[in-house]
Amino acid sequence: MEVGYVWSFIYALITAIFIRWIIKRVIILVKLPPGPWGLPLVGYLPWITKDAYKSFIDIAKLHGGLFSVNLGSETVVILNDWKSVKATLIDQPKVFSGRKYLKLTEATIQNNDVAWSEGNVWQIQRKLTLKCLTNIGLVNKSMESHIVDLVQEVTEKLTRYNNKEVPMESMFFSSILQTNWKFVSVDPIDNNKLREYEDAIKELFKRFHPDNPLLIFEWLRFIPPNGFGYKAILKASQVVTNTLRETINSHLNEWKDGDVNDFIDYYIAEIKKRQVSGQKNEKPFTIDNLLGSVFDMFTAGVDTINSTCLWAFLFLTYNPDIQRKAQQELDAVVGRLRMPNLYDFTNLPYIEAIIMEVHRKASLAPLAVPHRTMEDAKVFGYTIPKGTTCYPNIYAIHNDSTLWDKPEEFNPARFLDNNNKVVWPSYLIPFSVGPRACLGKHLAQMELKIIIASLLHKFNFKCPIGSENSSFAIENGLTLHPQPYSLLIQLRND
Ligand code: HEM
Repeated sequence: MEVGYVWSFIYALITAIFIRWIIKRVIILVKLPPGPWGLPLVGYLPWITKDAYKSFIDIAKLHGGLFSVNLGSETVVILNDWKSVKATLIDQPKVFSGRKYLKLTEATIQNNDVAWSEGNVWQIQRKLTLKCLTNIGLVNKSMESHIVDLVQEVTEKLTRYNNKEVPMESMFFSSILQTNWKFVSVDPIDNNKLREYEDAIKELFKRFHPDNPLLIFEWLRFIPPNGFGYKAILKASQVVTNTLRETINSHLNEWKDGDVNDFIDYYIAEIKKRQVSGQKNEKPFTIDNLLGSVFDMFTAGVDTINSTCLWAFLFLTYNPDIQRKAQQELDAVVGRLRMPNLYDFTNLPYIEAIIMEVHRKASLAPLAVPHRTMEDAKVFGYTIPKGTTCYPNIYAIHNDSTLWDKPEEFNPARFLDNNNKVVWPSYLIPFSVGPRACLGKHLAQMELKIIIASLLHKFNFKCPIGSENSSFAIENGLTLHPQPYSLLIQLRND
């Protein structure tokens, strides 16, 4: 008899919890921005293509620029137009400054970096990382001269192919990686390690694309034999973190007060300052957070610039008139006797506009990095509950025909006014917007300006005979790459 009562009680309890859950879901669904229904457990996933950012554009046609959609069992909100991005990431910066929690990032870098941390720790670490980055521009060799070395190296590689086809895929990555290494550590990195490192970073970016089922159904990591790529992610991140930890340890072992030469030294100096003043070394003033910040520079900071360069030379090759006009501007402003530098950019509006158009057309990080609401948010009369994942659809905004004239065309002139001055519209957002916007934006722009201007100054880029009408296939990863391609390269006559 007593056992019967216990069972009745358990049933009643489970039913009550279930009903409460359903009521809560219905209330949330009624208050959330509208969206398609989908199916239990998988949500709307069966209708979402590999290019999720394109599927979201189709959903927006029916449900508007701000909509909710179930990805698996999670309800996420898509900010599919500029109005929605502005009303959230810009107008309510603190509320939308959270990050989606992923077991995957917890397992790789323990969310000790800038990109995946949240709240107070994130805010302080972001400021500290930016401060260290700014300071290293002032000590050791300046950032610009490191980038000039990078250009020199790429130029040598390209020159070997003069009047031949060059596989562009392998031209930039290792040189950019080495340049970022020089900012981070003055200790040289051995070539074998560099190659191992390059493979590991590429692996991480390939696996971290938003359509990877592992990012939606995180329990897949337990499925044999390799947890849907989970083991490969762990292995690759270990390769990166092991080398970084060794380098940080050698900086710690050789630490001398006042002898600050690179990013790692700067961060350690900040940690030591707190020790001297008797403060506890709480996050982010720890070696693990230093490791996290440096990890971001080699993951977020290398693949992005590599891909942007690949897109730039592809677009310029298939738009020869634009390439020629850019070279004419360079010849008039810089001349043929020296290479372009950052100071020239006050007089290189067309080249600057080309880089902006590359950012727009490539929309490298189409869904940015997923945000999370830190508290309940009101947007256009809807309620987005605390803890909701939100994706800004940068690709949709960059291809919105209500914002851009013929968005499908590659046309740098759209960024020049009647006085030939560059105008950056607020809705050109390759680095996203708000307090979470890309931390490396200035470094990225500096690298891209020098690389693109210098190589255009030095070479002609032509499409190989017979491939004039090729389409630009995209490879999905955390960022969008063009599929490997070759170009015909020619040294320009001086
Ligand atoms: C063309 C180059 C680049 C593009 C297009 C780009 C784009 C982006 C985007 C869209 C985000 C997500 C912002 C958001 O959550 O709303 C981001 C975040 C981030 N980027 Fe970049 N990025 C580039 C280069 C770099 C470089 C060179 C570095 C490092 C030196 C870097 C470091 C970061 C970091 C640390 C974050 C996370 C910021 C945070 O969560 O507070 N990025 N980037």
